[in-house]
Amino acid sequence: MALLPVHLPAAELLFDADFLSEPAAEALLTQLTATVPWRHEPIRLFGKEVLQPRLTGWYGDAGATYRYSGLTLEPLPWLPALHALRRQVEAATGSRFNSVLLNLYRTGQDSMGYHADDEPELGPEPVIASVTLGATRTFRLRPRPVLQPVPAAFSLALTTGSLLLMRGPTQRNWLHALPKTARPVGPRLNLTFRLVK
Ligand SMILES: O=C(O)CCC(=O)C(=O)O
Ligand SMILES: [Fe+2]
Repeated sequence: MALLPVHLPAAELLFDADFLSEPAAEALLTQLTATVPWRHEPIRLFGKEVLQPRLTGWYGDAGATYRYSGLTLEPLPWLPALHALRRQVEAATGSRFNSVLLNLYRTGQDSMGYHADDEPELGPEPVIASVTLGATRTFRLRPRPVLQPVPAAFSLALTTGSLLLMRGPTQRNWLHALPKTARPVGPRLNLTFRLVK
């Protein structure tokens, strides 16, 4: 299959459910879970330090430093498997990336709150390519109040081996999140490729 447009107003969203085969996704999940030096970062939330409800890793070209929520992330040099995946994502999307953020959601209780990937170093129309390995989780998009009439919120099941591409005005007009789930789910590893300028 290929990347197909997902129709969402004032956004540019594309999805490929079969970017990686299930065995390829499973093998990569096993390998990365074991080899990435996972970090459990504190984050400032309403003036209080708490631990993020997930584990993270940051890889990229030297100098692709990234700041978010008061954290400064210096990238680790590309693992061969991540470098190969980056090239595959670049070929599928026609975009260039110099870094990748890895999020490991250990259980259904790990999550990510509503945010936009709109840090200044990503430029005015960030291109974000998101690869999912492991458990299926629901990805939610909520319109920013700038849109009139306000469109409905939108959900997408991100399955193993899938590729989601967000580009154009998506980050300007929408927020996205990965909510907790009460369903018993296994680990999910998500990789978001970015171009840090
Ligand atoms: O885990 C996901 O699918 C979302 C990750 C995300 O939004 C991010 O890393 O900025
Ligand atoms: Fe994000």
